Amino acid sequence: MIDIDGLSKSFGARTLWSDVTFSINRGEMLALVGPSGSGKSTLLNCLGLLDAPSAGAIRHEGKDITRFDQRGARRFRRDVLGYLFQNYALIDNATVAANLDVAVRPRRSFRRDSGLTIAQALDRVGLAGREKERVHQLSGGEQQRVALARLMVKEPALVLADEPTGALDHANTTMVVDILRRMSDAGCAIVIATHNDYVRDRCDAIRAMEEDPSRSRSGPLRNPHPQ
Ligand SMILES: Nc1ncnc2c1ncn2[C@@H]1O[C@H](COP(=O)(O)OP(=O)(O)OP(=O)(O)O)[C@@H](O)[C@H]1O
Repeated sequence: MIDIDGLSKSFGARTLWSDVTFSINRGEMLALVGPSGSGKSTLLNCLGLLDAPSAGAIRHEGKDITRFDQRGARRFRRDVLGYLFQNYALIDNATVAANLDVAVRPRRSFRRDSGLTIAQALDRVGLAGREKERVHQLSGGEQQRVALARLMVKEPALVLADEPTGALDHANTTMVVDILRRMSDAGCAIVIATHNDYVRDRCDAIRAMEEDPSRSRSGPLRNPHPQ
């Protein structure tokens, strides 16, 4: 699905990470772990073409996505990617339904059958019938579930999740991970930057980012006990 090859990121004289090499496969949930400041978000941003690496390549279907022009990058975000963030990234003033309406189904969805409707997606996240409510009136856990429902409607082939459970209690964390797990079992590739041990342990593979690049591991560790 995605091959990261010899990727480095520097800010001036400071090297954040270097020679990062690993792959993310379809149907795999990969945890990016490491201390605060080790560059997990920066790596996710490079995968999402929101930031550029200093060296190396990120290949998708054989093409180095870091070399895409603006149009190619826009198409990649539209057709392949889905995002999930700690702050939900919803339109606060709009209704639940309006937030899901903006999820245009990409051409390269991980499923072949027709995707879920908005009502079906809301039902799957335990928010059936809540279409008309405004997002700012929902709790944090409910807002993250709206963001998940949006992903379920879009069905992207690759989901980049940056601390998606950072602001949630355990019950909501479990729900978010259960849903991501189901998307991954259906063929979606998922990368989750997380400090949460429970989330990490539900992933198939773990990639440890370390502040000193000379100690950085060159491939993901397999998770011996995915739950
Ligand atoms: N544009 C930039 N210019 C300079 N330094 C930057 C820039 N973007 C990020 N950094 C630095 O890179 C480091 C890594 O940040 P990043 O947010 O990727 O870490 P993280 O592992 O995700 O941290 P956390 O777990 O706290 O979210 C930080 O020290 C940050 O200040």
